Amino acid sequence: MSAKEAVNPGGRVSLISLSDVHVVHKARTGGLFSRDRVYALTGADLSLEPGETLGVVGESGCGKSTLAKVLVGVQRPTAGTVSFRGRDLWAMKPAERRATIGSRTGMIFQDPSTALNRRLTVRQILRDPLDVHRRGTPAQREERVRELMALVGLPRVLADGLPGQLSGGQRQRVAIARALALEPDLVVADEPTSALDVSVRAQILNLLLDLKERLGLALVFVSHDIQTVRRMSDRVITMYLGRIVEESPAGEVTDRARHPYTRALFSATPGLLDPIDPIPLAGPVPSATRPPSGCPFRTRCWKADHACAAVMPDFADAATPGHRFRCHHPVADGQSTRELVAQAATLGTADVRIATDVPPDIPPQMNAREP
Ligand SMILES: Nc1ncnc2c1ncn2[C@@H]1O[C@H](COP(=O)(O)OP(=O)(O)OP(=O)(O)O)[C@@H](O)[C@H]1O
Repeated sequence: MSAKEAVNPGGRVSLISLSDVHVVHKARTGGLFSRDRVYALTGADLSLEPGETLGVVGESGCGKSTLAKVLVGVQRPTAGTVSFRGRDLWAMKPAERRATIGSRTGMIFQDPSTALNRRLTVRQILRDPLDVHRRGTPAQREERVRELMALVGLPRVLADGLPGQLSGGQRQRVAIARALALEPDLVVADEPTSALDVSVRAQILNLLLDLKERLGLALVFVSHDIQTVRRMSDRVITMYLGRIVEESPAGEVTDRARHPYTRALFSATPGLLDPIDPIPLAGPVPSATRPPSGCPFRTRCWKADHACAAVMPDFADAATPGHRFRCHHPVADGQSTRELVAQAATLGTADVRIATDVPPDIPPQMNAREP
């Protein structure tokens, strides 16, 4: 996608768009950097429209948090372009970038106990971004703190409390209020409920949905939990080993997904109305320091063959507009997950059917910027 394509098909400029974005880290072993590279994000193309909720699913280490950090401008890509309202974020002067991304985006992290400064009161935590960005007079900032507390349902008496004196749910409400302090266009929530008690998770999710509607926010919602993501989102992307492998309207991400990995993820979701066995994935789990050639999922995929080892497929369109996937052998439209469980159990691991001497087509050449 070129910078021009930061304009969406409706002719409006996307809120944020990524074009062939890569993030490569130096690998660390026991706290020390090694010569290896970690391919955390590879060739990400994505755009987000104002007011839209985008869900991001995938298992641990697939690059969800890296993508989230790229979207809020705290992670500089090793290569590729990030455009905010059509302007290349990393071509801006640092002060302009900070002003743009720092005030137009907010981020909510997984664990509010570590994300909030334990020595500051709720009032100080919420005032901090207003002070840094010099928003209004001191009296207006105090008023804004009161507004923010009301917005997220925190009683005023907690203003002088420290994070350690609050419950987990209250702490996450403070983190949400802080993310909203500067009236951002985009909020990225990275596993915002996974550190919370089950009893308060639904309250926080409902609060996020409510705030998104009331404030017209774009929301990026990152989670392992495909069912929750489906409920929260308009559109969902599935990531595997640093790659976006499927993008679909939220209603199609479960049993209408076309990528075998998305279906495997769905089959492993606990609490389905009609429980199924998970699709068995018996092959080796590849490492982000040595991604396999071709499709990164091919070592565990029951459908993979030599074509999958040779080349990463381009995106293909599914029947529903906005649904696309990268797979040489997609799941047939309408095929049930139950059928796939049986198919995978019969075919076994793809690894034994693929020659292992195919040369890798990644790592990509990351000459643009060293990590
Ligand atoms: N600063 C870093 N230095 C080195 N490697 C990193 C760094 N940050 C992330 N990684 C690696 O990049 C890959 C992607 O990490 P990321 O945190 O984005 O995954 P994730 O999908 O969010 O995982 P989780 O669900 O466990 O949070 C992983 O292999 C991770 O170990």
